Amino acid sequence: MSVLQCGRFKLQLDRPHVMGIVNVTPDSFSDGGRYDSVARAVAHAERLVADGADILDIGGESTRPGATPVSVDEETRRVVPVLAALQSLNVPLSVDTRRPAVMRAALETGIDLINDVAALEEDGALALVARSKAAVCLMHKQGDPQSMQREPTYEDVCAEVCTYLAARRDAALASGIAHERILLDPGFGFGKTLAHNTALFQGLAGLQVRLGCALLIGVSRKTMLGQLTGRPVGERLPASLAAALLAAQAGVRVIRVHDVRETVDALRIWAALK
Ligand SMILES: Nc1nc2ncc(COP(=O)(O)OP(=O)(O)O)nc2c(=O)[nH]1
Repeated sequence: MSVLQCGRFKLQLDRPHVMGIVNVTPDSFSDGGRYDSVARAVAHAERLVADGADILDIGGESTRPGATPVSVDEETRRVVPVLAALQSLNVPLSVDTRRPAVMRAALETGIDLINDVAALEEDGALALVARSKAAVCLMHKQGDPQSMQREPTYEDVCAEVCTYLAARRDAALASGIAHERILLDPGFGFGKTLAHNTALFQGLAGLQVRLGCALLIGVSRKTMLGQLTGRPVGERLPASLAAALLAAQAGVRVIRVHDVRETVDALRIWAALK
């Protein structure tokens, strides 16, 4: 795949794109509470764009392990004003939600991508997105945030994640979502042990070939990086950059990060010297 038809935008996927995270939540695992007002979220988003973000991903519900679900009304209240305020930035806007009602409200503001950690499994989600022009990211998870890290178990994590993502890709295609609007994501940390995450990461290139769709990944500041380095969540920038470069090397075309400026610089070096 060389193009992502992303709402108002057509992204040429001939290079890795940086998706900047804007968590409008009080409890996100690494930046909860920092951007939990419209003004602070908008200011942060504007800075991420100035730092080189290709896409902005606005989320109103933490999906970290153990997170408490947020009501649809509260999640909508958090993200819609921010999305509306960001329309003028002229950069692809994504909403990170699994709720069709939140998707609908976000689409009405004119967003360009639905980032759904539940891969449009909720009733009505597929048809809703199919009627839009937005791109979609379909992510794999095993279980739900409240319990997914209790005992994640697979026979063959790469094969099972690939099979699931292929099925969700086919469901999206069957609902009328064109191939050029689909991103797939193995869901690092969503019902996976370190061994599962490692196997999935090492299998990224093969996953992309087997699925025939561009991949999006999110490992920024995540627990797997802490397990490998012993660093607390606030000290995982070097590990996050290393993982972003390895993902780029594997052909991943959208990398979801908190630290946009540093990731953009690292990818510039990678592009120039690889
Ligand atoms: N497609 C996709 N979306 C995601 N959304 C949230 C998180 C969790 O990270 P973050 O948003 O930083 O934390 P929280 O869920 O606590 O807000 N990870 C992913 C991911 O890996 N892939």
